This record gives sequence, structure tokens and C-alpha cells, in this order.
Amino acid sequence: MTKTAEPLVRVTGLTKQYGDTLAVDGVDLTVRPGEVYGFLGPNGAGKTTTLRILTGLISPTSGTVRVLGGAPGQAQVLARTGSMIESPAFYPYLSGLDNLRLLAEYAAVPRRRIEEVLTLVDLADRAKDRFSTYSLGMKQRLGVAAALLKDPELVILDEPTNGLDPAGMRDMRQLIRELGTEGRTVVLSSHLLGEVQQICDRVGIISAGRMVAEHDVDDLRNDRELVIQARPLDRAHSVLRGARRSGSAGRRRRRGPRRSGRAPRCPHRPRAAGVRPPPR
Ligand SMILES: Nc1ncnc2c1ncn2[C@@H]1O[C@H](COP(=O)(O)OP(=O)(O)OP(=O)(O)O)[C@@H](O)[C@H]1O
Repeated sequence: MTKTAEPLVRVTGLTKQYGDTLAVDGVDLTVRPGEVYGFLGPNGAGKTTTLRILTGLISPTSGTVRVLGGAPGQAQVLARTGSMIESPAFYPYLSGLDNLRLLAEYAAVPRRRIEEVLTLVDLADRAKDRFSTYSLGMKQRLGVAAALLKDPELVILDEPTNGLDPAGMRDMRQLIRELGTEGRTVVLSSHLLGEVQQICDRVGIISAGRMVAEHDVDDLRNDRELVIQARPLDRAHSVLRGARRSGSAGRRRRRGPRRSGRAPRCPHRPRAAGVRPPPR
């Protein structure tokens, strides 16, 4: 794999409008070579739309997008990018192996690479079984195998652990972490902060189409003040009070009765949480 010194992905002022819906609203983001970048946000925040733009599946309404030094969708960019956007689509009546053979033929990938990726995602034993007999976790892993066929420098995965059971999530996270340690650059979307903390080096947080923050994940682990901007303020306060109550109830169940009136502190928990109205 060749490495470029420039950011692998540089997005500036990206917007995407669907009719009346502004799905992505002025997003800036930078992904550096060799990092696992987590694109974190709730449902409908604009993650999939942004990733679809990065992979050239759709065009932005405005903004600049550079991927691997070129425009998304350019042949030389696609040749160095592997992606799994939303649920992977395969022929249900073909085996995992035959599905990958078709894709490999289409992408002019040597057949020996198929074995390699099946081993990498731990599907070699079930490769000859029909896709329709695979569990959700196996389907997702076959999707990652397909994304890796071209031995890409950049791997883009849209919610790769979505719908998986805890064991499937653990396997998928481990696989992604391994891709990162191999020196590949990975961009993944997630709505789970804990997941991003476990597997990513850096995180971009998106909400309602807008990039709220971009951080090294280590910064999230340090005790920092968390400021939530919200409106209306009284509703935000009551949501926060409810979250505190459920958080301390969960800790009591695990650790037994508290000795003092103060809630025990979780090491990854921000030192203080405050709510303030968003800027007008
Ligand atoms: N093809 C489309 N046509 C119209 N609106 C769309 C289209 N695709 C996405 N949207 C809207 O754009 C907004 C962002 O959607 P998007 O799928 O990018 O969010 P997301 O963060 O990926 O959410 P999720 O986690 O649920 O997948 C949503 O309001 C969605 O309804």
C-alpha cells in the first residue's frame, strides 16, 4: 500500500439538500493517513449522506471533497477505496465465496485475494454456504471482505456493527481495529460513543447535519467539561436529570449500595456536564 502525506480525506463546507431537507449543512472534516476515524451522530444526523458523498455514490449540493487526492468517484480514487454503505447487497442464493468471485472479476482482483479476505474476516469455514444462510454478523463480515478485496488504502464503513449482537459487535470492532493497526485508513460511522472510544483514533461528531466537534479520542477519555448546547433549556435540564438518575441506578446495581451520597465517578465520564442554550 502506498501512503500519501496529505490528509486522505479533506471535506470543506459540504452541504447536501434533499428537497426541503438539509441533510448535511456545512460539514468540514479531515481524515489523516493511517487513522481510524469515527463519524459519530444520532439517527438522521447526516452520516450516511456524507459517506455516500465520500464514496462518489451521490454528489454534494455544495462544498469541496478530496479523497486520496482526487474527486470521489474518480477511477483512481475508487481503485484505492473499499466501502460498505448501509447493508451489504449480495445474491442470497450464491455462496459467500461465489459472491466475492463475482465482485473480484468485476474489479479485476486476482482470485487468491478472495481467500485472503475470507480468512481476514474469519469466514473461510463458511465460504461455500449460501449467503441466505448467514447470520447478520456473517453478512456484515462478508460486506467488509468485499470492501477489502482491492486491498484498499482507505476503507469506509457505514455503521458496521448496526444490528449485531454483542459477540458480533465485539468481533467486528476487533476486525476494524486490526485494519487500523495494519496501517490502513478507516472511516466508520456509528451512533455509539462507547464504540467510537473503543476503536477509533479520532472522532467527528455530527448532529442535525452540522459538525459539532472533531477530537482525538484520547481527549474524550480525559476528564473534561462537557457542555451541551440545547433549547429549550428547561427540557434539556430535565433530560439531563433523568440521565443522571438512570446512570447512578445502573452503577448501584453493579457495585452494591453507595457509601456516601456522592455518585461514584466513572473514569471516562466527563468531570462536569452543563447545559447552555445554543448561540443564536
Ligand atoms: N435520498 C434521500 N431523500 C430524501 N431525504 C433523505 C435521503 N437520504 C437521507 N435523507 C434525509 O437526510 C437526513 C440525514 O440522513 P442520513 O441517512 O444521512 O442520516 P444518518 O446519520 O446516516 O442516520 P442513520 O444513523 O439513521 O442512518 C435525514 O433527515 C434523512 O431523512
